[in-house]
Amino acid sequence: MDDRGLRLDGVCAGYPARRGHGERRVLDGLDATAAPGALTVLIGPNGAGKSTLLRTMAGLQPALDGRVLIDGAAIESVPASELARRLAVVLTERDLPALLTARELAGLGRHPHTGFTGRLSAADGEIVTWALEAVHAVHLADRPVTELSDGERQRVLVARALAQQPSAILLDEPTAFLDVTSRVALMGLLRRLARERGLAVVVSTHDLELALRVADRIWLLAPGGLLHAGTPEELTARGVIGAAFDGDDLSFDPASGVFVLQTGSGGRVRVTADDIHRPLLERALAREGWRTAAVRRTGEAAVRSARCDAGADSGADSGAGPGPDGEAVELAVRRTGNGYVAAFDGDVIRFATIPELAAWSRHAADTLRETPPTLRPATPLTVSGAVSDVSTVGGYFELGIGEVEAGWRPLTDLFTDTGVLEKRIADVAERLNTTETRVAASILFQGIAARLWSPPLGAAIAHDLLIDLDPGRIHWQAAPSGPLPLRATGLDGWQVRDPARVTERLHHTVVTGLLEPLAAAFQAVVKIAPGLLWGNAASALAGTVRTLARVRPERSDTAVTLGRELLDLGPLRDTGELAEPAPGHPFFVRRSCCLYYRLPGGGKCGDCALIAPGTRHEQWARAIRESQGAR
Ligand SMILES: Nc1ncnc2c1ncn2[C@@H]1O[C@H](COP(=O)(O)OP(=O)(O)OP(=O)(O)O)[C@@H](O)[C@H]1O
Repeated sequence: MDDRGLRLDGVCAGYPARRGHGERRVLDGLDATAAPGALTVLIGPNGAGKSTLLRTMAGLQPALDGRVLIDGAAIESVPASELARRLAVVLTERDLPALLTARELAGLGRHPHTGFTGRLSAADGEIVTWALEAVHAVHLADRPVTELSDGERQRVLVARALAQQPSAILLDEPTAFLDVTSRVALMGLLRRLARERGLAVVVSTHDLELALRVADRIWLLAPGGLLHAGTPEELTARGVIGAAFDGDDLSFDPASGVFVLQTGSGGRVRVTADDIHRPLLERALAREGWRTAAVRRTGEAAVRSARCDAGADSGADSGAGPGPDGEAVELAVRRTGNGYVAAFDGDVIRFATIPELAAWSRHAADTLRETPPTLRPATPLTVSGAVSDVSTVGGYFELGIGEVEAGWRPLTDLFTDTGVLEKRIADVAERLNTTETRVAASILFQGIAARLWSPPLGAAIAHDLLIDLDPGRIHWQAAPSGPLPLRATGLDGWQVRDPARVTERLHHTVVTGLLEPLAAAFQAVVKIAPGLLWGNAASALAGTVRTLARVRPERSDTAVTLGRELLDLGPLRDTGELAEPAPGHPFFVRRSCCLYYRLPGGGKCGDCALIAPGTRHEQWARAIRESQGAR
């Protein structure tokens, strides 16, 4: 067995009984080895016994029980002069002899090796120079140690330890008074020395995050006098780091290896951002009381699986713990190309900077404490899974998610760029072989309306998911015929918990956010009655409801109820009636004319109010028979 290094063999460290005080056993039954060539970092909360253990290991106070071994020999059996050569100790010394230079202080490390006079030989001098070089302190050699900075002095104290040419070094909080750069540099130096010189180095620190980054092994002194030894990763995975240090305000995040503020009462947040932006956002939001939600699975596998089980996945944010792709959240924050988007309680709010977002999030946290939101942001995987499932219903339901290449334009172009809209109308007129711009505009408007109703209605009915068709992030592409191709660059979504809010939100998203500006744009380029356009929008809604009732018969009641509620709001009110001649087979009877009959060979549209009731019933019966045959 390799005896080298420092070994604790059933060590009990503490303080013997004194007058009026009983024996104080701070740590008991410790078994661990600090191997040569390795940096062992001793961590533990205040009062855990780090200094007590280091002093016991250094032989400065006796173990109450058990033995400390150095290279296989019990330290109390090693003569003091020999121990001084084998073991160097750097304690927290701030009061150093005023007159010593850095070289003289480092030279003290040679004393166990010098003769009776204590004079340094030329060889000793070379070793001192080597030690100063090793800690990059040669340039400080002639400076009085009292004039050195804390970091410089610590390096010289390490040089003194090295000059001793020991096989092990013990250091008690050498980084305590150092700035971040010097702390990292000193720990890096100790690890390098351990590796290059084969030294067993044991160092205590309160800098946990640094310890977890640099240590070869951690000795964690946990409350109750236990010592957990292992690599940083082993101890993190075993959960002992969090158990020892988590407090009311701070908790250890095993994934990132850092401690996070745990104000926590605001709610849970999911942050989607690349690189450094994610931790920055999480930290800024943590200060305002938001706790980062646990993410269970990430990466391609999760995307694939979310797609596969999208149908069964709609309960992912049920709030009963982490779902397939994460814990339920009340707030979702995403970084976009030019800022940040927060999704909260069914709203999507944009911010240019983190401070603006953070300030808003404080109020959101207050709101949350008073009234829990009824709409919770769904995870991006749940949203993309539902959208891709709904896309399979048919062309009008297709919505791609991802980056857009050349040729895709924001939906807002259709609202604001009259030239673009005129061109689209002219294309439709040409394709339908009509010279009547009004007729082409009517048909185009109805087609776009159907396109805008289908994905969000499909997601709501088939997946209990509200999606936010933000016109700034939805892009369309010119296509000669068929439904307008649509693509979303990032899509927010909410799990529906309160069905009463679905209608209101869908109305807000589709009618207020999309169809109203679209109708205004149409009216700016074509002389067309608003009643006609809203009749078309209603007809498009009814067509979407009819398709969904057919492909999701088990949700047909929900689809019809939602359709009727939507038809009762804003400009859709009084556009017509959603009849249901047979359960699950809704039909729309509209009040205004869509002008379809003016197309060459057009005839009447299926919703036309002018169809005689008898004929209408025949048509319905035929349509129902056809759809049953098709199923
Ligand atoms: N001379 C002493 N006599 C009795 N008890 C002591 C003595 N010195 C320290 N202690 C006690 O031993 C326990 C461990 O103290 P120690 O200083 O070793 O802890 P530590 O982990 O180094 O703490 P810190 O992180 O605060 O420096 C504490 O409860 C402390 O009060």
